[in-house]
Amino acid sequence: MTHILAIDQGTTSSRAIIFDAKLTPLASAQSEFAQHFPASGWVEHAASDLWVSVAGVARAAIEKAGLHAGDIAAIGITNQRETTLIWDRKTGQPLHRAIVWQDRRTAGMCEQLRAEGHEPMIAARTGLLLDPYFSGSKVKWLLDNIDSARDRAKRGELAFGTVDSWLIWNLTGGKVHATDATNAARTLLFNIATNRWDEDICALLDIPMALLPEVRDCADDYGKTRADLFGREIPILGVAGDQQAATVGQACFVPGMMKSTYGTGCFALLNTGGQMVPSTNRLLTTIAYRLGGRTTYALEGSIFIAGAVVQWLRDGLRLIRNAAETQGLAEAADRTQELVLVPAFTGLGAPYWRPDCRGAVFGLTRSSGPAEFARAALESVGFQTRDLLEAMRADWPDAAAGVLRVDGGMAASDWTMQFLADILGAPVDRPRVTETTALGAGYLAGLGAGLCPEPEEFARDWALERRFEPAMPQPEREARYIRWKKAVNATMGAA
Ligand SMILES: Nc1ncnc2c1ncn2[C@@H]1O[C@H](COP(=O)(O)OP(=O)(O)O)[C@@H](O)[C@H]1O
Ligand SMILES: O=P(O)(O)OC[C@H](O)CO
Repeated sequence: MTHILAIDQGTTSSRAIIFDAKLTPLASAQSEFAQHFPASGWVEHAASDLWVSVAGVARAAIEKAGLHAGDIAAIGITNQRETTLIWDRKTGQPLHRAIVWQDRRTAGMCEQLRAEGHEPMIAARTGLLLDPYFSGSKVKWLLDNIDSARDRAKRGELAFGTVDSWLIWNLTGGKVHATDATNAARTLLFNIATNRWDEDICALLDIPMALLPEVRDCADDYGKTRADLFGREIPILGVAGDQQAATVGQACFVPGMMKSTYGTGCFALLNTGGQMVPSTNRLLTTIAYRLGGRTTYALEGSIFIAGAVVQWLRDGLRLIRNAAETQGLAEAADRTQELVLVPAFTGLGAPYWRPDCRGAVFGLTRSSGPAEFARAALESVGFQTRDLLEAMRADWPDAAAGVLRVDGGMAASDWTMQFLADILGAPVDRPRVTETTALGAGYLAGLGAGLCPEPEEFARDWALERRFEPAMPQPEREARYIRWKKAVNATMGAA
């Protein structure tokens, strides 16, 4: 039993990776599932799709690695965060499709709670803001909109969970209803200072506490899988939300270390150690990981559109056939043009939190073409990261000197990573293993199984593939950033 199965349940696909005890990836499988958009701004996943795709890729990865369940010492789970499910404890049937983190249906509810003055109390306890992004308002919406759901919840007949809990429930055949501290920290219902569900917030949202899962450490006992699923029971020993798992996979264990993951969106987490740093710049205070009952906190900046802007060039504008083509286009762009693209397609996330904004392009000329659009799209990811870094530096001066560790699909873009280093004025480090989310989940499970070393030793094995050093002259860096800020202000003004 020397292998680990990492399950990464993401927004657009489910992945499973088999690692050996040294955390070398051996085999993987991936499966996409349907996105449901029942109304403007609404995003749902069928709960059964999430579970069935995970069970499928897990089996496929074990088989591809030429292994049997008996070879797997532990399972680690990492997942899209905040996405909300409620199911019947007796039948295991979901009451509704999962409401996805991107879903904006509860914007009005959040606005009303803010108008009633509840945000300071909620922010102080949860580290979050009153935004539809988080699970709390989604749970309330489900209880408000499904017949007799609240009464049934009060009677203890129903269970709420983020995706990790839903998968644990199904993997264990309904024996375990649990979540980990990082996922709990994204619900808006969890007090991150006391590490307990918050009775006052639950009462405010009229959410019966009987719905809530038990909160455990990131490396902990989450029960065993049903024997019939993989041919034998396998213990589940690691769980973390995907951005927190990436923080672990990037070995950001020391306060001041920071990672940024560039997938569909971009999520930057700065380790602040045992210190729960409140943000005065509209970042989130969250749990980076909880090990051995000890909580390590982080400041987080969440950007909703990063790699998705490249998808827009491909699918919306049809300027490219694949993401990698942006590199050649950006290199060929006319440097005298000053196109600025603000990709607020679904509003702006941190540090602006303006769900009402929509995208804008500034500086168009007659000769602006695909190359200039591609360059502006890639640059927008750098500028947005700079916004986050500025906010982090203001909230926590220890962040100033940092190197940024990057991962996610878009980190493959050399041009984007060089621009990122240029506009941040800080080095950007790309590791050899860029599947850091699954690596983090695999490590947590391996830690739980006693297969993997303590964090300090794991951190020593983190290997650099390439460092991008800032090369842009300081006056140009500042002039370009000022132009970006003006573009964002104009975009917000137009909303
Ligand atoms: N070479 C590249 N240049 C620019 N963007 C890229 C490149 N390769 C992938 N991407 C972008 O990265 C994203 C995919 O990253 P991934 O980590 O798989 O995302 P997710 O987990 O959110 O689905 C896509 O949005 C894609 O446009
Ligand atoms: O599934 P991803 O990689 O898009 O990540 C989603 C985040 O966890 C949302 O907070």
